[in-house]
Amino acid sequence: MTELNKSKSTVKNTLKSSWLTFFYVGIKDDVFSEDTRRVFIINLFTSVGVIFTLPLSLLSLYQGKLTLGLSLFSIAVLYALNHVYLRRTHNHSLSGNFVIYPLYILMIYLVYSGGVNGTGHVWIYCVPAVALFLHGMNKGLIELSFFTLALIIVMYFFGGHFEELGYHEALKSRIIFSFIVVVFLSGIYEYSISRFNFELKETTNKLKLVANTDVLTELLNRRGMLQRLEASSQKSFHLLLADVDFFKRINDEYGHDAGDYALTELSQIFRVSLPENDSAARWGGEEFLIALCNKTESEAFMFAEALRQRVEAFEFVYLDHRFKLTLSFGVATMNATTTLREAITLADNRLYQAKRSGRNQTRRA
Ligand SMILES: Nc1nc2c(ncn2[C@@H]2O[C@H](COP(=O)(O)OP(=O)(O)OP(=O)(O)O)[C@@H](O)[C@H]2O)c(=O)[nH]1
Repeated sequence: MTELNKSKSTVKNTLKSSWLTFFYVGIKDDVFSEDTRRVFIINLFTSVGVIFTLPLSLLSLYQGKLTLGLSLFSIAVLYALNHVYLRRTHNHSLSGNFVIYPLYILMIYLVYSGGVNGTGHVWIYCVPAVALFLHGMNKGLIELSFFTLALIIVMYFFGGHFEELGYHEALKSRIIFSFIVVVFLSGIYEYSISRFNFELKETTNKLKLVANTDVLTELLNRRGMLQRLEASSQKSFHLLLADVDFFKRINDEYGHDAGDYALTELSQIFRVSLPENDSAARWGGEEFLIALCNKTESEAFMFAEALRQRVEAFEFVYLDHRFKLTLSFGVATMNATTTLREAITLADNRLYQAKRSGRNQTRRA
């Protein structure tokens, strides 16, 4: 890439990132979530609102239309403040109210006053989409019903300019009907989008679950465990790496299905033995990783020993086969000085030592 192309692409990237930072008010994670989408749309709407209302307010003030000018100016200021508020708090529900309620009032005022040369009513068609997006189907439709009622009252009882400007009598009813059509279409659109988003979220959650779960034991798999540990807010936890001793013999003597059954039973023993908030994963074939937090190093060791003895005492019964199993454990601690990867390697080394020293035992530092 030439120097010119490089600097062009840097400028383009900088512009794009400042544009996104502005509209996402600095939110960088999870930009596809419904909440972040709302923040984005509110901000976009308020920015466009300022761009339109500020010049129009200045024009109206210049033309001596004091009330209209001041109303538009207040909206522009409110929208600008809304951006600052949203940037500081990311609170889109309150911020959304700052957008929609002034918008209702402004639209009713425009229809009531006629706006510039009786054109005020042409702006009302932006209301349904914004109301439904910000407040959802139910609340949005209720508010739009009240808004339509207010429109009817204002046009039929206070909209004197319709007659003064010589509009045809049919215009009022056409405005109401066309507004209702836009509400209807926006409602269908909002419904299908939220339905689609719901399905997408459900499918994504299912896929995440499948991707992070072991099919046989239904414990976390290696990927799921690593993700959980990496995302954990805990600064320190103890890792217990367990491997079934001579597992090959179970497969060879009783068949692969008996081996599968043994792995499932073992997982169940882990599940019921684990304290709440701690996790167990199937780390590989007959290898399991348990992560314990809120325990001292010797408590973690004792937990591994207790689990080992529990498995040793357990009788596995599959069809007419009865057999026993033992586990070897390697224990290591992840903390400020030892990273997760290092702790896993240490646990693995200690598990290897446990195997070399005769199996059915727990090794720690
Ligand atoms: N039934 C069944 N067997 C599995 C599964 N995953 C791995 N294995 C078996 O686990 C056995 C592991 O054997 P080895 O690695 O030799 O270890 P081991 O027999 O447990 O001996 P040590 O670990 O040295 O005590 C292999 O026979 C694999 O086929 C599984 O999902 N189901």
